[in-house]
Amino acid sequence: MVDVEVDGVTVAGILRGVTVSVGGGEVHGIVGPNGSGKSTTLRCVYRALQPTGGVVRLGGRPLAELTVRESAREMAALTQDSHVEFDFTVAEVVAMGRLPHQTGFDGETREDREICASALSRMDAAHLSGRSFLSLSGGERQRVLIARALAQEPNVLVLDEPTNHLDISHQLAVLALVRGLGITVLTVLHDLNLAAAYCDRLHVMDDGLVVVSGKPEDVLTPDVLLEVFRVKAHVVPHPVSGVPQLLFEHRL
Ligand SMILES: Nc1ncnc2c1ncn2[C@@H]1O[C@H](COP(=O)(O)OP(=O)(O)OP(=O)(O)O)[C@@H](O)[C@H]1O
Repeated sequence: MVDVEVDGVTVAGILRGVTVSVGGGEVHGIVGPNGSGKSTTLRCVYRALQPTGGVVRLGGRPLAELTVRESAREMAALTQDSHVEFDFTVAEVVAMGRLPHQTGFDGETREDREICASALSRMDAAHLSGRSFLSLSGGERQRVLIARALAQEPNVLVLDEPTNHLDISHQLAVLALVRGLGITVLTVLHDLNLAAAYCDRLHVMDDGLVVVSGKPEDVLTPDVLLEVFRVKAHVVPHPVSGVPQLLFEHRL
C-alpha cells in the first residue's frame, strides 16, 4: 500500500499551505467551492505543477526524487486536462496507460492487451474499443479515460471529478469500482452526497487552504456547509446505508 502526503504545499497566489495525508488503501475526497484550489492541489500530486513550497510524498519519497516514469508506475491520474487531441481509437487511448510499464523495445504484449481489454470492460466501454475517441459522447470519453488510468495498474489513483459527464448509473458504478480496487485514491468530487457515501475521509478546501478534514459525518455539518459553501443544509442518515446525506434548502 502506497500512501500520499501533501505536506504544506503552496502555489503562489493559489494554495496557501495545503496538507492532506492519504493512508495506503484509503479513499479520500477533496471537496470545496469553485476556485478553492482542489484541481491545483491534484495537479501538484500528479506532477503537472511544481509547488512553490512544501512537498508531495509518494510512499514516503518526495516526488522530486522519483523519475516521471517511476511515479507513473505507481500513480495514475484522471485530470481536467486529459485531452486527447489526435484522432486515436479508444483501444489506442487505453493502451497509452501501459506505456510506463513497457521498456524501449518490447512494445505491447498480449498481457498488455488483456489488461486494456479488462479495463475497458470494467468501465462498460468494451463495445467502444474500435471507435474514434473524438467521436464519443462526454460520458463515454470519461469512461475511456478512467479505463486508461486503470490500465496503468496504479497503486495510487488521483481523480479530478471522475463522475463528470456520467449518468447516475455510471456515477455509482465508477465510484463503487474505484472503492473496490483496494488502492490509495485521492479524488475531487463536487457531489457532496457521493463524497460522503464513497470516501473514508474528506478534506474541505476554501480559498487555497484545507479548512477541515475528517470522516464525512464529522466534516459535512450544517455549519461547515453554511460557512464554506454558503448553503443551508440538513444532514440525514441514508435510509439503507446510514451514511450522512445532505438535503439542501431550495432557493426559490
Ligand atoms: N494557471 C493559473 N493562473 C492563474 N490562476 C490560476 C491558474 N490555475 C488556477 N488558477 C486560479 O486558482 C484558483 C483555484 O483553481 P482550481 O482550479 O484549483 O480550483 P478548483 O477548486 O478546482 O475549482 P472548480 O471547482 O471550479 O473546478 C482559481 O481562482 C483559478 O482561477
